[in-house]
Amino acid sequence: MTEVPAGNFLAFTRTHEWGVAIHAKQILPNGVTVEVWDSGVIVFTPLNDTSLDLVLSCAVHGDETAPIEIVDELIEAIRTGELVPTCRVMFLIANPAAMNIGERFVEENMNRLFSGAHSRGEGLINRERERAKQLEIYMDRFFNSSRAASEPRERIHYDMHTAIRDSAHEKFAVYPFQDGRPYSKRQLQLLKQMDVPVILLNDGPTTTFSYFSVNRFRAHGFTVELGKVRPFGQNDMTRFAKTKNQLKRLITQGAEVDGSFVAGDYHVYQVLRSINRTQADFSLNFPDDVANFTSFAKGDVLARDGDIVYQAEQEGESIIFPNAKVALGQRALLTVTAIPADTLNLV
Ligand SMILES: O=C(O)CCC(=O)N[C@@H](CCC(=O)O)C(=O)O
Ligand SMILES: [Zn+2]
Repeated sequence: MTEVPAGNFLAFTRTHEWGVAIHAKQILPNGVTVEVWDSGVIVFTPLNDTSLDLVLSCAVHGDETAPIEIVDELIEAIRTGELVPTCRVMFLIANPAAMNIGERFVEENMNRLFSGAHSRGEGLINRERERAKQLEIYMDRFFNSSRAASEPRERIHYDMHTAIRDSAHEKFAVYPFQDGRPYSKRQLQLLKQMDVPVILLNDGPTTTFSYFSVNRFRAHGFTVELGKVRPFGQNDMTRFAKTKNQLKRLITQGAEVDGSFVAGDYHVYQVLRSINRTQADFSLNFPDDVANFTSFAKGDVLARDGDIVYQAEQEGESIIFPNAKVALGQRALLTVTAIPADTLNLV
């Protein structure tokens, strides 16, 4: 077993941008075990832990820097003993090569490569696919380690992102498709404590990282959008104070919720339509500065895909994640509608 690399873990990760063959282990003076399984993959195991297994991932998209800064701070705070985890926690810095060039991805959008999508499509091999496959292996190793498998444990995965556009709700979470299983009040409360009281319910299986956690491991997995894409150094980190405090609390105290669930505390949206780009000639019918969650009137033209014209089908239909530059066949736009939280199937 090699030594855990000294110095800042994010810097080590950036130096080995497509991964490194390593299995390093170290025990901190406070008894916490640190293991490095790869560049960007670090696992902390306390001596005595709560029954929580927590995964915090960032940089699935390399230019979404605020979550990377948060993860960097948390990792170093644990390594110096400033934060003492009481749960098993794995941090993943998913796409360091894209981070190094300040781009969403190098060759292919990594957040469309999970649940085995990395290995589908004849002849399609690239390093993002290889990395996504490796990340799946690390998730499996983490959630199915002998310790994790020995007792019932709560699994939480926050895959942290930032959005390309401004947003009427600065922070929001995508609750992946649950295939008929109920949504969790406790998880909504934990998200709200993290300053994320806005939830977008996805309506079907996807190839995102968070859906992979939900579907493969029955984890409480979420894509968590924390504001807007900005280069390193340009994030106003004061806007993430509540989010960081809650993550620190999760790490040091476990998944405690304050008080009881109040449906009116949440803004919930459900997906109406996922509009894919199928033609080179694809355009959005609104400017780049139109924010996520902007609503349209019934009949407004939202997008054109070759000869197909997409119009708002309902009054107040709102747009999320519009991106006309996605690869052919991929999602270029979601439309959503608000629903009351107390209409959800909640446990
Ligand atoms: O702002 C945008 O257009 C994209 C922000 C982003 O990366 N969002 C994720 C959402 C994943 C999900 O639906 O769970 C993505 O598009 O991969
Ligand atoms: Zn993203």
